[in-house]
Amino acid sequence: MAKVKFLVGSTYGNAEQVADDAADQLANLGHQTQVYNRPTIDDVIAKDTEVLIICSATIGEGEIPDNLLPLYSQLRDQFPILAHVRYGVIALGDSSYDNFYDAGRQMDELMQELRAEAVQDMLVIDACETPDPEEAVSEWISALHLKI
Ligand SMILES: Cc1cc2nc3c(=O)[nH]c(=O)nc-3n(C[C@H](O)[C@H](O)[C@H](O)COP(=O)(O)O)c2cc1C
Repeated sequence: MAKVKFLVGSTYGNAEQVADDAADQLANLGHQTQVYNRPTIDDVIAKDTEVLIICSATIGEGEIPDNLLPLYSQLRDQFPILAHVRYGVIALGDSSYDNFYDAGRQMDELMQELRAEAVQDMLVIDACETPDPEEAVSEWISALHLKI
């Protein structure tokens, strides 16, 4: 069983809801979960960090939401090597925008640069096609559970 930290990027609450539901699911499967709605670099570099799940919407023109942006900037500036950390990304977006799921993509790229290891492929939720993401998220979390 793993310790799983959810790092949320949300403006209108969708990504926050997805993270809360996913954390509940993993907790019911026996994992230790915590959801950070304003994550900081200290939450990430803490010694107890095993698995990080970044759950972020995209806002503006391909931007990271305000509550996650400080963490992104801190990680870019301080560049801690996270080779001992495993991670996953749940990216919420809308394919009618030019910069479809750019925030998820940027966070995924950054985690790779910091040498964290992806547990599995990013889950992309397109609000145009999947207005109710519960099923897709639940399947993704079930698969992740078997790998952590
Ligand atoms: C003003 C605004 C700008 C958005 N810009 C983008 C974008 O550039 N790319 C994208 O993929 N989705 C974009 N979206 C879609 C959101 O990512 C999507 O609605 C998401 O579910 C919102 O999640 P939240 O409730 O956690 O903020 C935008 C939505 C709004 C309202």
